[in-house]
Amino acid sequence: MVSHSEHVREIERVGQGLATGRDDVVVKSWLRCLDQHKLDPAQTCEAYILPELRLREHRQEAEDLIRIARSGLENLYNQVAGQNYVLLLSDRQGVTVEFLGDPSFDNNLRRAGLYLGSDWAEARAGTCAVGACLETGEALTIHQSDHFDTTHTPLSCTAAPIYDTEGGLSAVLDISLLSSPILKASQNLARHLVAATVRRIELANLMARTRHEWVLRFARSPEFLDVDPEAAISIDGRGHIIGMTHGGARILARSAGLDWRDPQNLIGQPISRFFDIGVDGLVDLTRRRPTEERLLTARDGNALFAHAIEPQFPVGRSAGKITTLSATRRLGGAVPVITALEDRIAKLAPTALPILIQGETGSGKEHLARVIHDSSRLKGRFVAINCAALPEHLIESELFGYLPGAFTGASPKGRKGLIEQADGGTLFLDEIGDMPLALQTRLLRVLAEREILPLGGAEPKPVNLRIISATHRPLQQLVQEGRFREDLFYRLNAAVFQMPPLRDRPDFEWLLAALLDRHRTEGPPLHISADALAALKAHGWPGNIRELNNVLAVAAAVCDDSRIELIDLPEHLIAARTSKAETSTPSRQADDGAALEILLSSCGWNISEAARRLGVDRSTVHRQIKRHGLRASH
Ligand SMILES: Nc1ncnc2c1ncn2[C@@H]1O[C@H](COP(=O)(O)OP(=O)(O)OP(=O)(O)O)[C@@H](O)[C@H]1O
Repeated sequence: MVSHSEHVREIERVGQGLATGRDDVVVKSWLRCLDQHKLDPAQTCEAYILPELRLREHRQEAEDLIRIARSGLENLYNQVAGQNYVLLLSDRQGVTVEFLGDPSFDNNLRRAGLYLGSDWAEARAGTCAVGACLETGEALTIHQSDHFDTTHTPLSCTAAPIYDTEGGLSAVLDISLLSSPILKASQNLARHLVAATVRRIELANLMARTRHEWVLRFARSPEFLDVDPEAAISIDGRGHIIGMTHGGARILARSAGLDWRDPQNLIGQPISRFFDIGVDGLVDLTRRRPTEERLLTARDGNALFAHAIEPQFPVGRSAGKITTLSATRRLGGAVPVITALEDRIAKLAPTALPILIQGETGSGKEHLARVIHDSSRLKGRFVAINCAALPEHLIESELFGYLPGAFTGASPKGRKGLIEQADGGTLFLDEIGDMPLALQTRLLRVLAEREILPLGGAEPKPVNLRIISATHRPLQQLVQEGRFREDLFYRLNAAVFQMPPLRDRPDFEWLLAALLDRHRTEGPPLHISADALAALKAHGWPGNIRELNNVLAVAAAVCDDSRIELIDLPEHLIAARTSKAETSTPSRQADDGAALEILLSSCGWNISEAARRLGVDRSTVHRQIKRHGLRASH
């Protein structure tokens, strides 16, 4: 052990520019202590522990970090149990906000500054692991006489920086020994352990913060990809980088020849700038593919194994937690037609404007309406009513409710109507084009006066709700034909959304992936063979997403080993695929009329069967037969 005066002389020599055998990080830190922090090596200073009140402030600030880091810290502490290590988590200012150590050494640890509330900023404590790590942003060991202040020279400390998801240094994890084996190299293992813990903490943080986005994890070998990835980045629906672990930042920077110390050059950039994929390619890197096939090439030519995790969405609304953006993600893949739709939703959802959604049957109109509701932050319920499915004489009581004894057969307690149930929320009027004229008049009154009059009631009740209506019919034409009230039409269609039919959606595979996930049971994720995929893509989908959903539900139930093959698809899809394969390669441009015709002939023109397969009602099938001018060939 070097004496105090020898130690001071060595630092002074370094200050004069003379060489020493110490690591570069130590020399640079000593120079900072002398030149920038104006510390005097001859003067010793006890470790500084913050007063209780100030410590509390620091801990409050670091609350999220502590919560996320805790399990990592405990894990690490267990790994080094019985070896007298102390773990410190310090915040950006160098203050220890979390601490794990052997309580039987409490007094000694406190005196040495290895304690909750100790301040290890370099400007105060001189060269130390936490302080130097904060200054350099790199993992390092400050061993015994590497410390600037001789008060700390018994200690051996190893620290690694924890970066936030935007690449800013937010904390430091330190593992220290009160008295240590002489050789600095003895701390190499500690450095590995700390670095691995930090990697996991950053990963947990990224997952917690961006679980509504795509997360891409990396590993150099496929075996570690799922269990212990080295790095991760998160990507928004438009394919831009929005978060990263420190390892992720290094991979991105290396790939594009940039410096990871300038995270602003990485965040916000399109993923295609760094790898040979765009956002649409992410789905190919999910668990649906075997690990060894999930290979990416970085722009610098390096190959990496990657695992894409799809955005996670909570079921239903959870007390305003869902942000507008995450809710809108549920609409589809990052293709212009969908992102444009999402942009409009984000803008219109928080307003009270009535919205009209147009689109073919099963194209996702109700789904869109729910997304708008989820993004609106309305506290009330989402109440859906299908105006075409309700018998005319019931629509009125269903919508407006009734008072006790309002009509024969009415419940003696009366009943709250759907409009009132949607008070404070959204009323979704599906198939509005099928609403009888008389009811249109009453609905108009609700919209104009914002009040309802239950059947048998005399006093109107005020209601406050958002109306979203949907139709597959050309409402404007119904207005011209006098079958839909013009004034109601203008009240409903302040904003109009058009749902594209499935056959026109360029994000077909995104929807496929979303629906496959829905039908996955406990077993492994569902895979789909190339042949089956081609058959699905070639189909015209007259029943749109609902039809696709039905086909996948059956295929998922009948397929073997979670792999959907051509044979697991309905006959008419197989037949079309087989006949197409004989003549040409399949294309997604198949006309929906042709698809409907194949489906109809595969079920012997049994309309009920066709309707069941499409997931629509019989009248819809009849309407489509008429629209496409189809006729049974026998
Ligand atoms: N973006 C989507 N992602 C996943 N599933 C979807 C999406 N859009 C629609 N679906 C699913 O497709 C099916 C049909 O959707 P939905 O009921 O919203 O269609 P619709 O246009 O309202 O139908 P209809 O015209 O018959 O009322 C539902 O099972 C729905 O969950």
